[in-house]
Amino acid sequence: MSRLRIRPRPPLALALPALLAVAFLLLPLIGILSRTQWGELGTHLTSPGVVEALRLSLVVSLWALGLSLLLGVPLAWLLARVPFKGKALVRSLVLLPMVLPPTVGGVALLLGFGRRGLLGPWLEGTFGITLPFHTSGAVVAATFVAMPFLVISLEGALGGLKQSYEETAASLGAPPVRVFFTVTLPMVAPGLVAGAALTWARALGEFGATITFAGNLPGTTQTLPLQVYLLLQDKPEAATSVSLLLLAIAMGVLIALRGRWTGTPVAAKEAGAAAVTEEPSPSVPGPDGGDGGPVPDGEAVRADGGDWALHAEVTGFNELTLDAGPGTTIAVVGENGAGKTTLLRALLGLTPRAHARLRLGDTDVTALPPHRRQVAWVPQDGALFPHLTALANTAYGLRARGAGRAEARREAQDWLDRLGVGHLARRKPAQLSGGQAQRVALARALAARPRLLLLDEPLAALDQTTRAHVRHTLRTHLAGFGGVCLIVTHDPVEAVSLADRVLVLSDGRTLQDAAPAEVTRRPRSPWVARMLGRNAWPGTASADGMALGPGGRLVVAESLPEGAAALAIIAPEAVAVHRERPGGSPRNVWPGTVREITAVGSRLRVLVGSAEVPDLVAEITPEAAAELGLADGAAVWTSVKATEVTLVRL
Ligand SMILES: Nc1ncnc2c1ncn2[C@@H]1O[C@H](COP(=O)(O)OP(=O)(O)OP(=O)(O)O)[C@@H](O)[C@H]1O
Repeated sequence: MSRLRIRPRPPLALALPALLAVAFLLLPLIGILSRTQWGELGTHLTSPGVVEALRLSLVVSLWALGLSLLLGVPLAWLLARVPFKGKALVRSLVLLPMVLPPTVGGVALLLGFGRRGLLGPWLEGTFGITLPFHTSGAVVAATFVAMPFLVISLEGALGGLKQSYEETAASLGAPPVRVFFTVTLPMVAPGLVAGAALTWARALGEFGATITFAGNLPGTTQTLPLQVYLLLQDKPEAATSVSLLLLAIAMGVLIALRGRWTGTPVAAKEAGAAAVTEEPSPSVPGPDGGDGGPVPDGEAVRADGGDWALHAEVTGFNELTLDAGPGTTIAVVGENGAGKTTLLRALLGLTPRAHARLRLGDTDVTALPPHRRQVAWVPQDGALFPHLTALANTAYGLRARGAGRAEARREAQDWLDRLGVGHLARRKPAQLSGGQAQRVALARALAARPRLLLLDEPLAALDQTTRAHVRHTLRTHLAGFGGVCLIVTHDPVEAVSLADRVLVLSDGRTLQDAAPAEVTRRPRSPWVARMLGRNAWPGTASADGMALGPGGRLVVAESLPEGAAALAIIAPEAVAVHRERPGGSPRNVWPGTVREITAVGSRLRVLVGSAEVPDLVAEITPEAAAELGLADGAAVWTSVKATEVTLVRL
């Protein structure tokens, strides 16, 4: 294959002015370089006046940076996170010093903080502080013009940060300030560092506002840029040398940042994580049944050493009441927009769109903020904190609830071991496969000792093979969980194989809330029929298929380790109905009686009872039903090809 790269030629009408623009920007810089007296550079830069100005510039710019961080970080957070009236106005105010002529900024500062300004007399009378002609005045001027760089940069980084990280941290028990310092800040660190560097560079180069507001006193307010201005009149060669120094610093900052001013590299990290090849962990039983590692099947997991029943009355977008005993796993299903995520967020106390009166065990947690509810949440992407190792991620909830460092780490390691990912404890999330990350996310949620566990499509991101593995692990560990677990899913197999109950939502309301088998047999809507309208037979894997729980055999093309508990999933469309015993290929053939015929959309669902196997639902066209002369009580034969049966290991 040709690897020739075709480079389009830019049109001359655009290329020419663009080149002119580059030359326009470059020429003054070349001017500085060409006029610098390199032999005198050392002498110029070490003259007492320049050294003093440099010292002052560093003091002023670092103070300005400190003040900008102190005030600008919370301001950026407010702008990025809190909805309030007049936000656009505040943002314009922040940006104003960037577009305002600095001398005008200096005049404004004089009128605000000067001796005869609004606040000046009070500052002088109360604290004895006079800003003009004082180094603190130079700091104020530099902060005024430089802080916007920090605020804009950090607001951009915060805006790009998915809120699920912070929300997950809260669900693990961390109060807002802890979340800010342990999750938000480290994750926006690149944006913060970029903003801080630009702020510092801008403060270092500040001239107009400083000279107008703070004056030009050598040793007190005369910073390097002011020195350059003065030197230009007396010693132009020295001015060139100092300009070169400032130019080098500015270039250094820009090269160090290289386009990192806005946006967080977090997204890139996540892309890296997604690119990790999915591979079954050696610690999870493979399809051949080989148990490669330390997943302790059937081990009881008591998340909080107690049993927590759930009672929830949800109002708002969701209108429903939910009651569940300790240890119940409920699959929450429904069409897109049915309100599944909103329900979970309401239970967490994270959305104003729905309100949940929530009781867990004997405790009413309705009035508690998310971090005190002991409701752990695993969002769809797992939301593992990318800057922490798997171990530190898992220890996060324990630390947030006050456990000591060593104790939290020990317990976290224990949880990771239980979920079969103990050997990955030192890895960062970007170095985990999707399946491994999901298990770490689950370990982290369980380690936080929740009384209610919310899993939002926990297996959606996984490929089919890994999905089966993680489903198996999940089921094993949910079996010992003493609270209620809600799993949002779009996958019928997941709903049927993981849950004790299926909660079907439609427009935020409960359409059906019943055992999977019941929902499967009697779907209350075409959508539920499509979603869960499958036959699910429990049994034990045998050499050529499955021995069914209530008796009977099923021949299956795929095989599981002999003796494994499994669920056979048969799509109703795959069930053929005959009046006479069929010959030919299908090896699963049973006699039965039509119990019920219901219309689902344009098709008919035929429930066939049999003495040999559990009830079977077939889906056929009305034409076929008419041809067969089907009616309640009719004697029929059903058949299913071995290749049409999916075995799900339990
Ligand atoms: N912040 C919001 N503001 C306004 N409406 C919203 C907001 N979030 C969700 N909605 C709306 O609320 C309804 C329920 O949304 P929700 O995310 O709970 O659905 P879902 O069942 O989780 O859907 P999906 O399967 O697509 O994830 C949808 O109609 C959606 O458009």
